[in-house]
Amino acid sequence: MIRTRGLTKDFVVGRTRTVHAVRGIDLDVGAGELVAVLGPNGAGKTTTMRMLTTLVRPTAGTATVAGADVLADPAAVRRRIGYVGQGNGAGRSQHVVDELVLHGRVHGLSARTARRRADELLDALDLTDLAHRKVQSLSGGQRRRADVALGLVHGPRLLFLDEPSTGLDPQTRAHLWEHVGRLRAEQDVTIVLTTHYLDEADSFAERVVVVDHGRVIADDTADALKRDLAGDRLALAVARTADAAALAQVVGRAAGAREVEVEGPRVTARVADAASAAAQVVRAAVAAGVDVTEVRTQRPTLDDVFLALTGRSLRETATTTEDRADDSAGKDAA
Ligand SMILES: Nc1ncnc2c1ncn2[C@@H]1O[C@H](COP(=O)(O)OP(=O)(O)OP(=O)(O)O)[C@@H](O)[C@H]1O
Repeated sequence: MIRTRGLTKDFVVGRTRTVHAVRGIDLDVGAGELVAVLGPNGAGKTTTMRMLTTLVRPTAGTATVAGADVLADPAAVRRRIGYVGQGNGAGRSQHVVDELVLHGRVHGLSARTARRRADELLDALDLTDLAHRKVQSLSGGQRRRADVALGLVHGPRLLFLDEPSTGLDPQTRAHLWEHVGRLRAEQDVTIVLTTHYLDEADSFAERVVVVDHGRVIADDTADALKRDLAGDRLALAVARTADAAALAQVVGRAAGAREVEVEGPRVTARVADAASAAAQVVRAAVAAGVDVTEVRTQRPTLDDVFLALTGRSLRETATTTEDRADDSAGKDAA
């Protein structure tokens, strides 16, 4: 469905400043996949999506989307994809169903087909009861679902969603994801979306592509990323603080042990599999006469993955777009 090689975008700002928004992305997405592109503000997620949807012309590299080249045949790409951008969507004073039919007609569907397609999507996205409401009267979550319906009205096999759940409360986000998942199963749509929300990429996407500073720094299932890059966390405490160093030695022998740290009576570490390491460590500690009073295991999050990859926490990465532009300008000027 998507194949990019060395996809690059530089924005020239003013006379001398260049922002290297996307720095050579290679991406392959197969039919039927649900891929979340994750990264901090200014990482290049939206610019990548805008190149793939032909809204922005790449500076270098190649991209084939839904069987057409974004540079050689952008019109074919546009016909074959759906795109729901940040904060775009339906005309506010239109009724939901009318807006859907209108979009279908704009895409060349007959009146009858556009109406049938609108009804199908209203049903799939749980909007049938709202079909005759004005778009402006919908709640944020309902609006986002209407936006998704608009992106799908011409029957594309590939849908791009740029931050579909930003600004929605957790329950509404979960609801939207449920619908996206169902749509995918029922309508056989490949979905590529961007998100800031680590937890939702973790729970719902089958594949997570982590982007930072315009590059792909990881690309795998959330589970594989967590297992390979972050590891489980194991935390133990001993009855006598003097035993903590001995316990740390035992922990250090567990499979995949790293970042073994001692703080007072507490010992923490990353290990390959916390559950089996915990049992093994406790057995070895008992054999060594060390009294372990507390054992806790914790699965890593995608934030741990980002931290392992970059040394920064995605949650705390507050790089603004302006900062990024200034950074880049500084480098170019030098
Ligand atoms: N039209 C533009 N002109 C100049 N710089 C731009 C333009 N569009 C994006 N940029 C810059 O390119 C970089 C990447 O921006 P982009 O919007 O792709 O990031 P993002 O990962 O989608 O961020 P966010 O999560 O905040 O939406 C940023 O430094 C941004 O300031």
